[in-house]
Amino acid sequence: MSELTKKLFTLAFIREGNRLLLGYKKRGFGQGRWNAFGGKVEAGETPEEAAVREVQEEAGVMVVGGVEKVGELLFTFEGDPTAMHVMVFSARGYTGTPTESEEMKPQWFSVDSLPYSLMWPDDELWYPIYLRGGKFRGRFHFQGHDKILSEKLEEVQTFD
Ligand SMILES: Nc1[nH]c(=O)nc2c1ncn2[C@H]1C[C@H](O)[C@@H](COP(=O)(O)OP(=O)(O)OP(=O)(O)O)O1
Repeated sequence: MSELTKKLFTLAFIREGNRLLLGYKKRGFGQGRWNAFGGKVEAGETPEEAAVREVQEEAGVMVVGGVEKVGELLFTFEGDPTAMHVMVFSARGYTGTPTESEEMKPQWFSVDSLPYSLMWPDDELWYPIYLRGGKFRGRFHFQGHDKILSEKLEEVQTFD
């Protein structure tokens, strides 16, 4: 077995009743796809702090009341020794108006009509768990960025 290096990332949701705020990724990893907000956890930051910072930087809104962890995902890519370890959070509240940033263009979507065909292919597998209030743990192995070669997904009660 070759060694995997794991890099820590966040992904955070802003949800208001039946609508979910997603952002169109204008550049970088996942460019051209709709996604929640997030990025690398910087040195000296907790994943929760990084999630709050990324929401502010990318969507222009402030998280109020902190974030709740809802999922943990591991993404690996054929031929790449670096795995993305993504902590998924949901904001308890927010203030401000979503505003386009250099990196993302935010837009509200009804949870019943999310643009899955324009999102990462794993999203339609685990979003439904989040949307009904569940927590999850999953791993997805990709060929390129479009094809899932193997997957494992489970609903969990806690993360410890
Ligand atoms: N398969 C996948 N499904 C998904 O829903 N989100 C994914 C994903 N693979 C990666 N992501 C998310 C995790 C993270 O929020 C984002 C990647 O982070 P970025 O590269 O945008 O990080 P940064 O914003 O720190 O980058 P820079 O600001 O360009 O340094 O994409």
